[in-house]
Amino acid sequence: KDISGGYYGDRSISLDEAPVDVSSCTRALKDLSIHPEQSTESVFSKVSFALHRSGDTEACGVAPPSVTALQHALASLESYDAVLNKYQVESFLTGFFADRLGTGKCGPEEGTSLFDYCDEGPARTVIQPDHQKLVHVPHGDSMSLPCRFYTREGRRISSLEFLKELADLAVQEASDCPDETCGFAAIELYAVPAGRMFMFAPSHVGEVFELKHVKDSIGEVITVETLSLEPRVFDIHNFFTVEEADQLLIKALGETSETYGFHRSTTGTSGASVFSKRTSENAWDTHGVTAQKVKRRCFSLLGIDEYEESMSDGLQILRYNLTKAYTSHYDYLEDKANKELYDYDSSMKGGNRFATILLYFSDLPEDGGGETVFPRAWPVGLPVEERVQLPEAIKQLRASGEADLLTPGSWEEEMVAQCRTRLTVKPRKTRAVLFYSQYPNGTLDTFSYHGGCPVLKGTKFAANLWTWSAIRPEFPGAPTKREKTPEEIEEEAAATRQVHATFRNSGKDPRFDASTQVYYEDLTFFGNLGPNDPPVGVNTFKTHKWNIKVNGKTLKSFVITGANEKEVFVI
Ligand SMILES: O=C(O)CCC(=O)C(=O)O
Ligand SMILES: [Fe+2]
Repeated sequence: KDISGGYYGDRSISLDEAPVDVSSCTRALKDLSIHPEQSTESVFSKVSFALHRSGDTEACGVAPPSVTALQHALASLESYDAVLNKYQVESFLTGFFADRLGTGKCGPEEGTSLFDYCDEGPARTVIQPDHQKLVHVPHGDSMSLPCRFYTREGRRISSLEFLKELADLAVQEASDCPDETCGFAAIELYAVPAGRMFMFAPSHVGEVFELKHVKDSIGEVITVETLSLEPRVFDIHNFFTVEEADQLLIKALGETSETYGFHRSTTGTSGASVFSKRTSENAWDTHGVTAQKVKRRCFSLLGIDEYEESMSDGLQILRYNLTKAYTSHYDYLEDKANKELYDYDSSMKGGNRFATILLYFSDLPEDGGGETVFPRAWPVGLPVEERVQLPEAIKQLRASGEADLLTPGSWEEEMVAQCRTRLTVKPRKTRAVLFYSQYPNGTLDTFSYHGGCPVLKGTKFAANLWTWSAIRPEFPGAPTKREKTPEEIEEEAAATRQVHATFRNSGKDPRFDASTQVYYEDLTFFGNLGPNDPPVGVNTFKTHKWNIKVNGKTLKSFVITGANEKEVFVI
């Protein structure tokens, strides 16, 4: 009997009734709540799997319900009698779906299978930090790399128990359904090839994703609302608090180091340089308590279940004073002279920035500018005949007098005209926005072109987190175009080598009295450093910043240079 009612095509269910020896997989069956004697009672006898390729709104294949098929697949695993870890679960699911869907479903092209989709081959597979942990799947005479599987909201299927929960939920939803049409219980899963990143797959503007699973959220459920499909831009609701905004801002404003404090922004890859069309300033917050919390939340939101310091830039705090702006650009980097060691080709096995999360820290007046503009897209819902072209927009702007503080004919003036006619996101304190710079297959998305509009009233504060699709440059394990030379390996090791730092009070400077204390960054107390206290020793890393405080006020800061394995700082 075809209980799918033909909805999933003419594939009828043929339950393989051959007895299955399940003695090797009792634990897995337990996690799925399948009792071998009463398998027809299992929720998996009612629920099908609809599999999507990453980023696709339509399923590429449907596996109809079959407990026997599940049992067969589990029994063929090499006897695991413990709880499967997430890599084992993914290996199992890849084999299970490839087998259930067969050739012609969910492959990268016609006549291929899910195996060919999940394993793109050595030339196209990004080596991620956990690559060694992947559990290869038997595939004919050879082995394939597994996909990772996600819910529509980006929660990774990391245990069989979670799969069971999803099955229960799907059956519940189907039975709650008021009429016949919506009928069949299905688990929608999104398969992501080994080495690639999960991305939300919206089908229409306004579509909302509820992210109940995001770790360390602010109490309310985080929701992701689709603002535009091309480029893919999303509002993130309930992402951060006023308090977090203030903490980040106060820390950035109080930062005195040249590297981390506010300074004129630069652009480019190596030896970044000042750029006449990025007039704003920025500060960096890599290890602050709030910055770490927010960065981790960003990863969780993006579907990355294990935080990875090497896969994002620090949190970059942005300040745009009056008239300041950042001309439209891509957040991904181009190795224009093709002279770098790092492999920026994210469509193959290299890496690049793939997602940007922008946090807005200020409310700007209605005509105060400072929007984030996506000049290749028009406002959503605006009828084609109402689109205003640039020359007309400039005329209107000049007539309004609202950009009189900008030089006529300047790039800033032209940008304001663009900002008033193209797709924009308006700054608002606690607003957060996500957009992607890559497609799910790693190719670059040129629609992601965007900029920070000139500020016409007040000051705009914001922050961004650029997240990479692979380990970013200068971190160990980053994808490179060729083998590294021994000198390069040494340089890289030095950049991340642990440094033993000692702080000592010479007693010569009377300001450093008995209340002197050593802090890591601003908030982490390490030890007392009065004239009579013993030296404070710590293990730390290059670029880490240590503060010497007296009565809570920072009187001196030391940044670890990494030049030597041991560094001594005397006050
Ligand atoms: O300030 C903005 O709205 C955009 C900033 C931006 O594009 C960036 O920092 O990459
Ligand atoms: Fe940007």
